[in-house]
Amino acid sequence: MTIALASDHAGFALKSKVKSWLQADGHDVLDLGTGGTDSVDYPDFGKALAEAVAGGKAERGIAICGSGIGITIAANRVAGARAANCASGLMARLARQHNDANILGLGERLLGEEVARDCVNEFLNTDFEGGRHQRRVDKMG
Ligand SMILES: O=C(CO)[C@H](O)[C@H](O)[C@H](O)COP(=O)(O)O
Repeated sequence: MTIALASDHAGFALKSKVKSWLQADGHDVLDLGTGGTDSVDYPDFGKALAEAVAGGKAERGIAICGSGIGITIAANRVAGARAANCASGLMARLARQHNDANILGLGERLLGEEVARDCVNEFLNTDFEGGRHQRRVDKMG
């Protein structure tokens, strides 16, 4: 699977870890930055990530900032993006099963590495259930 990654400075360290996990699992990674810990603005990176996913350059995206909140809000301003900020593997599983989330939001300053890894695994390995959930997702455009 091709997976796009983006973060601001507060998510850079976790983005680097996520990148290595994905590559070790055989995924293709499209890293949209940021490239270090110099201060940048999360809306720029959330928008770029969401445009890559909505535009078909990547099948899924993972967006990381300090809390996961700002970059997820920014991603959701792009048509076709369904970004879910998750703080547990169960949240990430439900975001796929019920919401067909195509972008996972993570907060580096709030999550331990094991929880982040669990979120990534559930996000990538859980299918959308469709059915009644498809009707609801369709209503979001
Ligand atoms: O979601 C966020 C803000 O809504 C993120 O946590 C940002 O990474 C955070 O605001 C960055 O804060 P900083 O003090 O500029 O490092």
